[in-house]
Amino acid sequence: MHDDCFLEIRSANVWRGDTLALRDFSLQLRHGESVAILGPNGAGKSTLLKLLTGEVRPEANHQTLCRLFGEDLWSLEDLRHRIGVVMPEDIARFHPEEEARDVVLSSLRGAFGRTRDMRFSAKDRAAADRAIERLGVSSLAGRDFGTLSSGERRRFLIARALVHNPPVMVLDEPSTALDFAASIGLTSAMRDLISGGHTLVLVTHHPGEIPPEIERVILLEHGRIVADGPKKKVLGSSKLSELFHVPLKVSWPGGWCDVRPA
Ligand SMILES: Nc1ncnc2c1ncn2[C@@H]1O[C@H](COP(=O)(O)OP(=O)(O)OP(=O)(O)O)[C@@H](O)[C@H]1O
Repeated sequence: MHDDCFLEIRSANVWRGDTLALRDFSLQLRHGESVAILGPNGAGKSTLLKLLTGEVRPEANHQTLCRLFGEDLWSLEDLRHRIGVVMPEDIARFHPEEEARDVVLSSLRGAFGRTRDMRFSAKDRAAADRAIERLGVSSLAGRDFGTLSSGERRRFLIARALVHNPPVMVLDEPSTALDFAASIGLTSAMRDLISGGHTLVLVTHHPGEIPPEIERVILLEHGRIVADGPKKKVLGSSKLSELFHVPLKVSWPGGWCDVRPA
């Protein structure tokens, strides 16, 4: 076992319905080493994240190992405090009339929304308000969730994941539906998280939004890792052109990845 890993997978097959979404899959993710994961639609990125959050399990097999935070078995409650997750489908899990602040507060009870019997201490409220403030949406906290724009809702979901102050944050395509200003805000929030000591696992279709602080990039295709290493090596023009079947040219202005048609 590797003490510095929060995820250790060896020889895992993961099925989603009839699809073998991850094949003979092995990966280690270490504390303090943020990563970006890219790959075409259907490559298995979200499945990998669901493995990381305990939502899916690999096929039982004597060669297979799947450990989170050094444990083969874990409780979802325990994982919630260790991994903050923002998945695109979470937006639909809240009632449109849920107060935006309660979207964040209910995370402290592991719930998608507040029920009448949920009580929160001043400490809970302060934690929620801090997370909301970090995402710059304090002035919207009293609004109904359903009246917010998609970008604003996304920020509340990120605040929700942050409220436990977990060491690891998992973001699945976080910039979807964000306008230019909101995605700049998101990038700076990601950079703050990394510099504040969080480990980020970022799934994205946009190499341009990988913060310079992320060094390691993993490419997936058909449920397998096809490249894993330093970003400038992995995100090379020929490798990306091959993966996405279009001629692409990659450059690195100021440490950011810029991808254009070749
Ligand atoms: N609930 C499900 N039932 C059946 N098949 C599924 C299910 N979820 C995912 N799959 C299949 O598993 C494969 C991997 O899906 P996954 O969502 O992990 O891909 P992805 O890389 O995240 O894709 P995208 O970039 O489109 O979000 C795909 O072929 C998908 O159709």
